[in-house]
Amino acid sequence: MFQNYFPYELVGPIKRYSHKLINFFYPYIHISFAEYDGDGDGGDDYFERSHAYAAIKRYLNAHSTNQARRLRANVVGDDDAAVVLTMANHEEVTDEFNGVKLWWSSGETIPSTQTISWGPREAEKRYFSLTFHRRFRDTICGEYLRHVLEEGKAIAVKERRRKLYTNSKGSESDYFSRRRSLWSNVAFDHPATFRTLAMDPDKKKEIVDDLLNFSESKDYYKSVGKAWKRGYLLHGPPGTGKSTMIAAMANLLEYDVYDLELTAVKDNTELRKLLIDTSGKSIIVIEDIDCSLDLTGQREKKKEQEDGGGDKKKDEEKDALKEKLKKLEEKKPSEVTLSGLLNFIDGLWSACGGERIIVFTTNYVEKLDPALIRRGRMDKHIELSYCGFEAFKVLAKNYLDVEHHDLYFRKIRQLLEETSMTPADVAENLMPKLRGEDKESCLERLVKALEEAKTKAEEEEKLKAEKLAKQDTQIPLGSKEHA
Ligand SMILES: Nc1ncnc2c1ncn2[C@@H]1O[C@H](COP(=O)(O)OP(=O)(O)OP(=O)(O)O)[C@@H](O)[C@H]1O
Repeated sequence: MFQNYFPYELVGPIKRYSHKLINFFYPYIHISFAEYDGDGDGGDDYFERSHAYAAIKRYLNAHSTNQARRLRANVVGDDDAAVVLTMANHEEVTDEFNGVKLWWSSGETIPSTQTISWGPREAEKRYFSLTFHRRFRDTICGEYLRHVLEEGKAIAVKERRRKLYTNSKGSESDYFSRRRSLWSNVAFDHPATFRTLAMDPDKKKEIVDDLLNFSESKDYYKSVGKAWKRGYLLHGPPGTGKSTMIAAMANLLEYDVYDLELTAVKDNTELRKLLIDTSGKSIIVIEDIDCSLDLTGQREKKKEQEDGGGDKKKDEEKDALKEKLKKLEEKKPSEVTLSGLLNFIDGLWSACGGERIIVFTTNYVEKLDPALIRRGRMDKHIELSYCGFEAFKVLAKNYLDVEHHDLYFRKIRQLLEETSMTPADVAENLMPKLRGEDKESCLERLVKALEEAKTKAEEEEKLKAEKLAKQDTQIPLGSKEHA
């Protein structure tokens, strides 16, 4: 009936004008971002968490702290340590971008009917809604949303709790253990930083610059066709800070740490699986590489040399080596080979995205096969050595909050030049032993320890010289050895 009286030609213009009328009275646009995107790609939508929703959540949380109706954030202990916003229905956050005002609100879809399903109840489907004036549609849908997502992502990287992964020999016999990751992990909370690391300041700066340069060189590595990886060899006596430096590296770059125990790796296939299973932004650490594998095939020979040539090494270093070799011999020999390890380091990661640092540590750099540590494989060799005066100053600041002391600093400087003590031992002496122990008595304890170390070293030198002199007199004059 209506059609009879209403000319068909008027429908189009009326529609146009009614839109304009609506836009005039309500010139705003709403966009919603649901928690689960449900893009129908065949997967279970419940697990399709929307990346946009998560990024917006973080962005809003960071930007709403000063607002009256701010969002409440709770850190929950799930795997991602995600920040969960508990935003009451229709709570609103205003934002401003290049002078444009916007409004964010959150909501939940209310179920119309009660149904039984395996997924979450409908009431749990949350979303954020963005409202802005339609005049700014291009700016908001382009520049602004890009800015929100990028900032949200950056916050997520910062908030992510880093992890320390370890591999251990596990039973591989059943179906489930074969499917499980070979890595187990705990939260990585090591407090070491380059600020608290005791070493020569110039050397420290060089290492920090090198690390930062590496982490910012994605495009460079891509342009020269190299895998985005860097190898560091840390060497030096026990207690000079190799492990501490690795923790400082991880904290500086905000990387995860994979502590790879090579003796627990069954074969090269398992090694490949372990290395592929590492995430980007990670440091893979192989400690005591000289004892991890029979990399050179000369382990036994070297051991004999060590046992025979007692005069050449300090007693404590010899004991440490013996202890490590004993531990190694107790373990089943690993079938991982040097070539397997090097192949992975050289080639495999070219195919994996993300930056990776590999760190080898050793107390005895001279034991390593030159092929393993040549430049290109290990890009930087860092020697960590006995405590110098500059390193001592860092430790004195860390442990006693002392930056200068007229009497003790001069004495300690001289003693450190005359004798060798590891930063670990210096730190141990500086640490207050009794409650309320004053700084002077801690410094005094270090002076005494250094004096004792000096006397001991002098006595050892004397004994050595006497032994040599004795050997000399026992060789008959005119013999080949004497000549
Ligand atoms: N350079 C250093 N700066 C600050 N602290 C240090 C340093 N070196 C050692 N320490 C202290 O000594 C402890 C032991 O040091 P660390 O484990 O890093 O030595 P390491 O060289 O890795 O020894 P090892 O070869 O036996 O593994 C650390 O927990 C730290 O407190």
